[in-house]
Amino acid sequence: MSHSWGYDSSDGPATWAEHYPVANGPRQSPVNIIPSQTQFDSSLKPLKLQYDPSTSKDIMNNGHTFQVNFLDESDSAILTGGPVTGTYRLKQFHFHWGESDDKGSEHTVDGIKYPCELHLVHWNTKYPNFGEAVNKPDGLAVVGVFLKIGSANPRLQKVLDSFDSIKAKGQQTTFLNFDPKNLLPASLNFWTYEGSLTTPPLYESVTWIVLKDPISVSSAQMAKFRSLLFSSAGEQPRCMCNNYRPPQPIKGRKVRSNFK
Ligand SMILES: NS(=O)(=O)c1c(F)c(F)c(S(=O)(=O)CCO)c(N[C@H]2CCc3ccccc32)c1F
Ligand SMILES: [Zn+2]
Repeated sequence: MSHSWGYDSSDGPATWAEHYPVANGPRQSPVNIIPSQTQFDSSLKPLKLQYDPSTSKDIMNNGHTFQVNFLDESDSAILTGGPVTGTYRLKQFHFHWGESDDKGSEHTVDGIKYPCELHLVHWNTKYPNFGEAVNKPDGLAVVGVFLKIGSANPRLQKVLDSFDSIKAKGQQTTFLNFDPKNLLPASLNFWTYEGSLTTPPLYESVTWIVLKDPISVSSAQMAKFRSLLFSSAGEQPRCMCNNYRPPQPIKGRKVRSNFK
């Protein structure tokens, strides 16, 4: 039975090392990206994301964030190129956000926090399934996209419209024909480094691919994210927000970029 964890002072990131000692490991995520200290790597290939929208399945509140799950029995939503070799399949995407617009992202850039960060979680098809890949050093590739306060983003609307059906922990609803490519910025310029899951079990199995350019979200749309609950129906309602881990020590790792 895995130990319960959260984002409060009693069960949040500062306590995770008690049950997940890898929390103090050599390749933990997220990190603060300092562009002046990143290294342009001309050998990095362009990032290729090919998502068949018919593979989206459902959207659920898992008590930590909400996630959109994808069918991953075939190569219909895949990541290739960039820093990875081989083919990685999209498993799910989820977000992290703050209680106010001045914080919420997990990665930071020159110490700047964005109000929200999207993560698209992919697993390496050299392994038979996600469960086998999740704890291997080359098991996962997660694409991170920053959200910046600006004009309302119409491409988030279908996600936001589902929130009334997944308000509480454990609730889920069908979520068909959603193309996650619509949540990406025009440019796929990225930073990449070797890291970990940012939630328990914190496995050091993630090749992080953090896009440089943010997508927009309005303050009103961010308020809707905060209408979700960490708590189950019938429990004392607890606002789902501040579900982000702060940056972890870089411990000598190089962050590379595919752009100058
Ligand atoms: N920021 S992140 O990309 O490291 C990351 C999360 F932040 C996060 F919250 C989740 S989760 O599934 O919503 C809850 C904890 O597993 C996952 N989910 C992954 C990790 C474990 C697991 C097991 C089954 C399905 C998805 C996942 C995740 F990869
Ligand atoms: Zn995440």
